[in-house]
Amino acid sequence: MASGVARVDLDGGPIKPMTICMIGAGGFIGSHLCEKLMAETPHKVLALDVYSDKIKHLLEPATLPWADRIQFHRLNIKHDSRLEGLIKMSDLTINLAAICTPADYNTRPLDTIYSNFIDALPVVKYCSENGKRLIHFSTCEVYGKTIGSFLPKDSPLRQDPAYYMLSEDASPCIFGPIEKQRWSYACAKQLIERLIYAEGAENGLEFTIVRPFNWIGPRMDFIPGIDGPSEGVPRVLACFSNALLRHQQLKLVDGGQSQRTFIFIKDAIEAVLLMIENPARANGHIFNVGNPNNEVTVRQLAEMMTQVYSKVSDEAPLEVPTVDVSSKEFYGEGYDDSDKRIPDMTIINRQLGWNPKTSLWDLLESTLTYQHRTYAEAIKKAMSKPVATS
Ligand SMILES: NC(=O)c1ccc[n+]([C@@H]2O[C@H](COP(=O)([O-])OP(=O)(O)OC[C@H]3O[C@@H](n4cnc5c(N)ncnc54)[C@H](O)[C@@H]3O)[C@@H](O)[C@H]2O)c1
Ligand SMILES: O=c1ccn([C@@H]2O[C@H](COP(=O)(O)OP(=O)(O)O[C@H]3OC[C@](O)(CO)[C@H]3O)[C@@H](O)[C@H]2O)c(=O)[nH]1
Repeated sequence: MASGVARVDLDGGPIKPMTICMIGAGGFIGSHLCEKLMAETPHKVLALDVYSDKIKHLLEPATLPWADRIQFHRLNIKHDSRLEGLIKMSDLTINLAAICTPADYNTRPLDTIYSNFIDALPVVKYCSENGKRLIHFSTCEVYGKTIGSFLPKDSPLRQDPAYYMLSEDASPCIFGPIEKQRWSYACAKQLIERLIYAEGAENGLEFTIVRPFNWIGPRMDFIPGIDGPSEGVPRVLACFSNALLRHQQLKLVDGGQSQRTFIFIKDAIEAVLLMIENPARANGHIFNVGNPNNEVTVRQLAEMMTQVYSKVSDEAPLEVPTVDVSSKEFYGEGYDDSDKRIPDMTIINRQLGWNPKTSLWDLLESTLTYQHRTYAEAIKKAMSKPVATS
């Protein structure tokens, strides 16, 4: 921990050191949360995941100042009898484990549904049966499409926030038809939210549900062919980073007209820490965590990333930096999309007094500086290798 000053919660009460069982700790969000907990708090983390690459810098060497506060357990929660014991040893469980890349939702719908619903069931059950607090990671995708998307294109009502703002306690969840398997993920996440809520209502489970709105930053996903499969399709930040690093055109799915609000991972992690350390204010709540000020279309995101990457790499952008592709070509049959995602921040603001800080330009500058530093050389090497011919 950085300072010896006593830590207090939002109501001035002392924060007692706790043990946290973090499932999915080796992923993008988990790695940033572990970093924050090690650097700024006295809490212990039991870090569970099948991978540890993204938290290796926190686990080794054994001389790190927090070495006795983080323990890695390599396990798959689908089939590992150690899970209940680890939850029992902890004061709080945070479940981040999931398949959460859209390219999987329509191509691996069974794995997606199992991962986001069936595999999360024992976690909820063990927390409920053992009287342990749970922070469960859901998604903004549970909102699906906006009400406004069903209005005629030229309807003035589309400008009315009531038709697009996404509120935890008021907005409906609007998914496409079953044959649009894109919604397998959102639907599984919705059902596990409902189950957790019901455990709270009927059995007194202390829970908090987090709905992240496109958190982005360093260590998100993988760069295909470098630290992930060559044919893999990560989320948009890594897709666009990969194209920029390789001097290729950024692919805009269905014209890049969908809108997203992007938030810097470090801002979002501040919100999660407030939830962890303020149970009286966070328990029983569902929180949107996003940055409503950072809204862009995917096309605008591509243009901004092209500009920022040129600045941080000192390389001129391509004359035509983007190319349009159909969703069927890019994701395959069964893809569908959320049209617009603006989080209502009323509840998180009222309960935790939290607000995001970082502008889209600043977060892209910091993230693309990291991408360039981490991958540019490896990509150059990979691209200079002769391609095998048969
Ligand atoms: N990043 C975002 O913007 C975002 C947005 C919405 C929702 N979420 C949710 O937040 C959570 C974390 O997302 P992320 O972006 O860090 O994803 P991630 O893929 O980087 O992390 C998930 C981690 O869970 C692990 N995992 C998956 N199945 C497991 C299993 N059976 N046993 C053990 N470990 C397992 C993976 O190995 C991975 O390290 C997910 O539940 C996701 O649905 C994230
Ligand atoms: O090369 C690309 C890749 C993607 N797009 C389009 O960008 C939009 C955003 O895509 P992405 O970040 O991959 O995913 P989504 O925002 O659609 O979904 C995520 O939101 C939260 C989460 O639950 C977990 O992160 C996940 O489901 C989208 O419109 C793509 O079509 C592109 O044009 N080019």
